[in-house]
Amino acid sequence: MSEKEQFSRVLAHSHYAPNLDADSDEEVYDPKKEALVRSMLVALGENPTRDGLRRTPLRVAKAMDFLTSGYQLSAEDVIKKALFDEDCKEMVVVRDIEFYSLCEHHMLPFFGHAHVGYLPNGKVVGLSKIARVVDVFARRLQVQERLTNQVADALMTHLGAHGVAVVIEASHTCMMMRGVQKQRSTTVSSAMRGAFQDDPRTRAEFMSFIRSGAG
Ligand SMILES: Nc1nc2c(ncn2[C@@H]2O[C@H](COP(=O)(O)OP(=O)(O)OP(=O)(O)O)[C@@H](O)[C@H]2O)c(=O)[nH]1
Ligand SMILES: [Zn+2]
Repeated sequence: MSEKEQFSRVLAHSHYAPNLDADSDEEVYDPKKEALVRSMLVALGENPTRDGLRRTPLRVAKAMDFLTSGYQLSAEDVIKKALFDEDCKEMVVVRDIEFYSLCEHHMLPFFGHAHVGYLPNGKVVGLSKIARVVDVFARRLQVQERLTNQVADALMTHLGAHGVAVVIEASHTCMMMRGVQKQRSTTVSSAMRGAFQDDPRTRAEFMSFIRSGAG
């Protein structure tokens, strides 16, 4: 394989792929998406050939690919990479996992924190994988409630846990920058599975951890 082919392969997995066609001086990343962005700029009354906007279609295409990269990933693959046998039965909570997502109604960002707890059943998962699972589902077009449920269901299914709890607190820029224009409202959603759904004390313990910390 030539050096150029090898380099292309590496860059195919990156979001910063330059055009390797030596005959063209204009970098092209994804012609279809770039054409759509260019049309949008024209429809907005802008001039896509002016200096500041010349590379904007390419930048937007790359940004949108990154912000929706969760479609290419599977929570199962993420979790299975770091599942360890461990005789631990006590609650594990990862709090304040920051995330950025896009609301599917306006394609505007919503962002905030996810708090995730689970009750192990002979297996624990690598802690970073819990945050990665949040990103797998956040980097898609979403509604907050579905994001919350998807994280809970994926962990419940692939961890074989006694229970999973997910609470997400988020600000929606579609409610802040436009529309109703409420800057300070936040939305809280939750998904309780297994023992967290069945046992009010388990749920209360989780809620106390995410409210005040364990220490
Ligand atoms: N349940 C839920 N609603 C959301 C989420 N993100 C955005 N929305 C809402 O989706 C709704 C879409 O309502 P529409 O009336 O079709 O759209 P709109 O005219 O832009 O609504 P306004 O935002 O009220 O101006 C709005 O009420 C948004 O606040 C989310 O994650 N969950
Ligand atoms: Zn919205």
